[in-house]
Amino acid sequence: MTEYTLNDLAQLVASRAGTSPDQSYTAKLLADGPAKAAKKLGEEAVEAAIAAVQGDRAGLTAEAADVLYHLVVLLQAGGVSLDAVMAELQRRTAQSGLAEKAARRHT
Ligand SMILES: N=c1c2ncn([C@@H]3O[C@H](COP(=O)(O)OP(=O)(O)OP(=O)(O)O)[C@@H](O)[C@H]3O)c2ncn1[C@@H]1O[C@H](COP(=O)(O)O)[C@@H](O)[C@H]1O
Repeated sequence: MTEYTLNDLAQLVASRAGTSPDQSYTAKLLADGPAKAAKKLGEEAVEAAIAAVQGDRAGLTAEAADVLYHLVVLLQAGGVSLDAVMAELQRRTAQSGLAEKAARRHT
């Protein structure tokens, strides 16, 4: 199992903020503002979905990596920490997804 984590990626992305867009794709995305990163995330998500439906495992692996990278960039652009997202996911472990969905339907 790889030792590389999303936290490592988030730190790398954060380290690129404010650096030269000529030297770094991440810096360029961040300099372009959240709308560009959001557009890229949407595109990569669609490509990942298509690869999954086609049974293209190599494609899904590559597109999923693009999705995670662009999501981490969007979090950086939006001022939300990966830790906050993980805390939200941890909070959700207290309830099953089906139970949460059912509770929402009755409110
Ligand atoms: N993980 C990634 C990563 N995944 C995908 N990408 C880039 O995301 C882009 C994917 O978009 P497309 O396939 O649509 O390519 P494109 O047509 O060139 O994109 P656009 O011109 O539309 O922006 C490509 O340019 C990829 O290189 C990434 N760029 C950077 N990283 C990580 O960030 C680190 C720092 O990179 P720099 O910021 O460039 O120094 C790298 O060492 C990697 O670890």
